[in-house]
Amino acid sequence: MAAIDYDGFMKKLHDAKDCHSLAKKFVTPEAAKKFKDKKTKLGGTLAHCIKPGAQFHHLHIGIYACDPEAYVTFAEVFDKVVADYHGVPSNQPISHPAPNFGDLNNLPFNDLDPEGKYVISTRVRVGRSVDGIPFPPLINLQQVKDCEQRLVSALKTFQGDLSGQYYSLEGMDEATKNKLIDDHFLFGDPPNKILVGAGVEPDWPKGRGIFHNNSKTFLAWINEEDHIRIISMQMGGNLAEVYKRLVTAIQHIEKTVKFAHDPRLGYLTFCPSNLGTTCRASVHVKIPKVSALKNFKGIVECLGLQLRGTAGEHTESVGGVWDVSNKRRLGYSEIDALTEMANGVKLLILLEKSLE
Ligand SMILES: Nc1ncnc2c1ncn2[C@@H]1O[C@H](COP(=O)(O)OP(=O)(O)OP(=O)(O)O)[C@@H](O)[C@H]1O
Repeated sequence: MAAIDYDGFMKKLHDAKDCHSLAKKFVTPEAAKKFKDKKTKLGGTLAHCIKPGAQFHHLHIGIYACDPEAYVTFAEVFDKVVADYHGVPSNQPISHPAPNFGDLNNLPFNDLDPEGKYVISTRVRVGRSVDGIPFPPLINLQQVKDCEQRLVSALKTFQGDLSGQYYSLEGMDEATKNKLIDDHFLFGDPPNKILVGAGVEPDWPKGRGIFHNNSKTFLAWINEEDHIRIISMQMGGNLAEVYKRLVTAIQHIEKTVKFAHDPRLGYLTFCPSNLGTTCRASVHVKIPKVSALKNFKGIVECLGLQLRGTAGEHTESVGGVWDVSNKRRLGYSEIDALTEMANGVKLLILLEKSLE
């Protein structure tokens, strides 16, 4: 592992006048001094965690776990970041329930748009980290490849509808790659700024890739931001079908791969925003009338939902189509997060109808 300039990265963060990140707020000069000699078992320091945030000042969080253990070793800092981001009241401890995917034969939601008029597509994803393997700031090429091999072996054991093939990003032709990205199936290449800041560039795209079934309704991203993103998606609004497929896939993979999990924080991920269920359930929904309302963003927030543009985070909405998803991931079970999202999306559609 390359040595890190601990004081240099801390100085960059502390000197950044244009930076308002949670890293800047909570990795104070005192905290930097206190943790200077502290390391995780895999050799991670607090400087590894703030590396992306020290370089890209616009980031809201700006601090990422260098490995799963960082959440414990640097708990004094991470707990403040997690509580702030996930809205845990200061008089309450951070807590997360045991995984609960609900009764798949009796889900409290079904098709969010039976008329097929509003919801273009539905997607649910979770992130998982292979226990004992570090995250982007620390992971080396051998670990990237080991991770890929273990995950792809598990993915190749799927039968029936979920069975598919793994496509390595290395050597994928540009046309195939761009089509997969444009069709919303594949992560961005080159890697995003956070990953670049964390230092993944020299090895990228080695050990990265995508697994998908024939119909591209079940996908897995390997070694992008998280070791694995497990994704279920399809056209239309049948959230129940998408969710059942996802849960079946997670439970199958978990039979052979142990994922990093913490009783207080749930599933452990590179970015603190994904802790807990790690679940983002979204629809691409066409709501031009509601989204033209002055208080649209307030309505969405009140429903516990999050908005993104049509091509993902940090993009714009096109033609009144929005990516609407659950906002909460920590402190709620999977089934509760999905139910909140389903109810919120149904209300937005009702509102759109009332304005037509
Ligand atoms: N409901 C949906 N239907 C079709 N495509 C979707 C849907 N939701 C998200 N996508 C697509 O998935 C891709 C990834 O989106 P995005 O990066 O915003 O979210 P994510 O995978 O949840 O990860 P992260 O939150 O880490 O950014 C994008 O191409 C986006 O348009």
